[in-house]
Amino acid sequence: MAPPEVPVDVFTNTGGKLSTTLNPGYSKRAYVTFLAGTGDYVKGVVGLAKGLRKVKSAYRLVVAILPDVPEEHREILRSQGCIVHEIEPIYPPENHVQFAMAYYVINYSKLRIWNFEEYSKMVYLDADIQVFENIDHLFDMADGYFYAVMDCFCEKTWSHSAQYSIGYCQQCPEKVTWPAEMGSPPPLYFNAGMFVYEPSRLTYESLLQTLRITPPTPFAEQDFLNMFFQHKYKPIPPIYNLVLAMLWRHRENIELEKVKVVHYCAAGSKPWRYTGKEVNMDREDIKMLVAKWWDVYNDESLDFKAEDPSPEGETFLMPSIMASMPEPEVSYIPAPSAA
Ligand SMILES: O=c1ccn([C@@H]2O[C@H](COP(=O)(O)OP(=O)(O)O[C@H]3O[C@H](CO)[C@H](O)[C@H](O)[C@H]3O)[C@@H](O)[C@H]2O)c(=O)[nH]1
Ligand SMILES: O[C@H]1[C@H](O)[C@@H](O)[C@H](O)[C@@H](O)[C@H]1O
Ligand SMILES: [Mn+2]
Repeated sequence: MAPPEVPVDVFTNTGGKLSTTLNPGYSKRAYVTFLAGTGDYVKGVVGLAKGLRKVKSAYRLVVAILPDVPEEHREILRSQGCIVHEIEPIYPPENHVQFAMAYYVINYSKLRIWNFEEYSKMVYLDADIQVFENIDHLFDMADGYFYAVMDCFCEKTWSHSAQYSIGYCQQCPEKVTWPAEMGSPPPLYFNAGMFVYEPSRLTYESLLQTLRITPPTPFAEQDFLNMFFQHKYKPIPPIYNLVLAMLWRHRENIELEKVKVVHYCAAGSKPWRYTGKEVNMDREDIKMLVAKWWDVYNDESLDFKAEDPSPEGETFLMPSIMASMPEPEVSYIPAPSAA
């Protein structure tokens, strides 16, 4: 007997709900974060998983973990309803590592998430991010672009850059204008702690190939992704990734009550390490945001329960056809602990 006829549009990835329902394997969505080391970033991931649950996100949280994450931490993540997905580390070519800030080198491994082809679209979130309002609508944005929030160049972490040395920031480009003798102003630059992207084997291979011939720079994969996606990048409003320094550098660009996603990236702001002693950390807005993170983290009603309604995809978990493929070789040196 001939197989039943399948409507052609079922196989068209519209990125929309309809095709997800009809054919989850062809249009699956999920959030994804990254975890390395034996340290306390696992708390960030737990907080994030609970935060996504609190805002009733329809999608799962995948955690791309490096091999050095202890089993105990993996178990905590699974018990919080996360999908734990081990990845191999990626390092820039040997002899070049010293040009990236040591702390950030490990982040090149994030590039592996382009290989998560069982998902058609993903929203990446750093473990030091919290989601305070539902952002599922980000998955509905048009395919074919890389969406992220524009960064700020005003903090000391930027002191290596030409932007910082002349006091230029893309958040207020008219305050200190880019001098003509320095050529055209740098292209828009995003913070890579949050972005919307489409996993793709082709893109993944191109990323890894390009990385082989790209000398590392201070912000590691963030600089690299900015370069790679320069022409695909579409800025989205800062409410989708509030880089905390914006609060004291560009307060006029931020409507705090509208902020949906907070990125605790400023020095001293990681909620699980917060002491309030570092510069700017005694601000009332910072204290409020840190307290809000703890409210979510400590809320036992947000712990995952097996009987919870399944977020999309849970019952349709399709193994990636790529899962058995070997990873292309890019790791040249052994992984140090990231913690
Ligand atoms: O010991 C560690 C260190 C980092 N991470 C993971 O790596 C992410 C990035 O580290 P941070 O959040 O501490 O760094 P920043 O927010 O200051 O870094 C920013 O710049 C980096 C440049 O490499 C990355 O692009 C990062 O996503 C971006 O938010 C963490 O959120 C977490 O997901 C760990 O799991 N363990
Ligand atoms: O681009 C940088 C980088 O992501 C830093 O790690 C973060 O702390 C800064 O706020 C940001 O401007
Ligand atoms: Mn971060």
